[in-house]
Amino acid sequence: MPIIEIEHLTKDYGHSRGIFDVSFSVEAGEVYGFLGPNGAGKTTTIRHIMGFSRPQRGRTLVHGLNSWERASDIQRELGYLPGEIALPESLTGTDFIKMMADLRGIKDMKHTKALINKFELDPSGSLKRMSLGMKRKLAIVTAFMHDPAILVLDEPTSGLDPIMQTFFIEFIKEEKKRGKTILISSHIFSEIDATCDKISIIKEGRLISSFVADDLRHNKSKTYEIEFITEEAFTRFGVELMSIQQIEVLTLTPHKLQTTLRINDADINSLISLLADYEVKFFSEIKFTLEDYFMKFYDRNSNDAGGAIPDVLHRN
Ligand SMILES: Nc1ncnc2c1ncn2[C@@H]1O[C@H](COP(=O)(O)OP(=O)(O)OP(=O)(O)O)[C@@H](O)[C@H]1O
Repeated sequence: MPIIEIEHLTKDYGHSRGIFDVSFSVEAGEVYGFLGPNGAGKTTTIRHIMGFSRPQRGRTLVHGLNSWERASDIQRELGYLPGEIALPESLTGTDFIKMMADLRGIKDMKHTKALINKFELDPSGSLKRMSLGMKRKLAIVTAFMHDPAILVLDEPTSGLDPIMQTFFIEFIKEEKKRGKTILISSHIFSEIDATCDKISIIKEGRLISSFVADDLRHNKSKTYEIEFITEEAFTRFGVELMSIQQIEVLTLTPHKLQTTLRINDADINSLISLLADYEVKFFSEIKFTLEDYFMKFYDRNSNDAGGAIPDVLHRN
């Protein structure tokens, strides 16, 4: 049974804002990336998972429990890192940690102290004067302090400096190894790419793609760029290509003597033997990244809704 299930979740705020018929599920031990730009609907979806918001249609389940009906059980069990952190400014960080420990019934503070050290947090100061990064670290500590099996992290690295962002990615990998189930919302490709097993992309409140991250990383067809030394070689190659069905020509740029091609891994030897008869300046793979894939959906000039790489798609 999936640990987190989102089924046809809809919350219509009017004027096309909100989320519409969103469905995906997170299995035990998975790190699941929820990727979308500002205003796409990530926080709205997460607030429903946490039971803070009542769906207009559809439902969310955590461990089979309906989030809205069992909100307090879910909020007690999960580790939750909100996208926007509102902390009581009259307290110090230490007071806040103590308050959260009391709320969660934590007696042994060993794990909390280890997290404070890990994230190099000095919680002694007043929350009013803490920087955004310090507040984010404090929120991370309180999300993980009860060592929850399930974590829901909304834009977890926003406000952290690049070194801390990298550190956080390593921390998530360690938590995954410890068997945690983690949902991360983000608009940062690198952190989703570095941590997630599965990814859903949300655009304007609608899920537009859900896929296994490795299918994108190890796509069976690859794109190569080749530059020839002479015009004669470039032209002859262009003509010869027309008779080879396995190779898809993406671009031919005569003034640069360059071409880009897409070919299945299984057919790569035929391309290499073909090139042996030509004087080539360079031959290199153009890596297809999560960002490239994502941008296909967001390129306003493109009618191609990501369809060029059909074999990476696995809709839920
Ligand atoms: N309570 C609300 N009332 C009206 N509109 C809302 C409300 N909450 C969210 N929205 C709208 O719903 C859409 C989705 O917002 P949401 O905060 O879920 O996006 P997001 O993907 O989390 O973006 P961000 O990365 O900026 O946090 C936005 O257009 C937002 O303005």
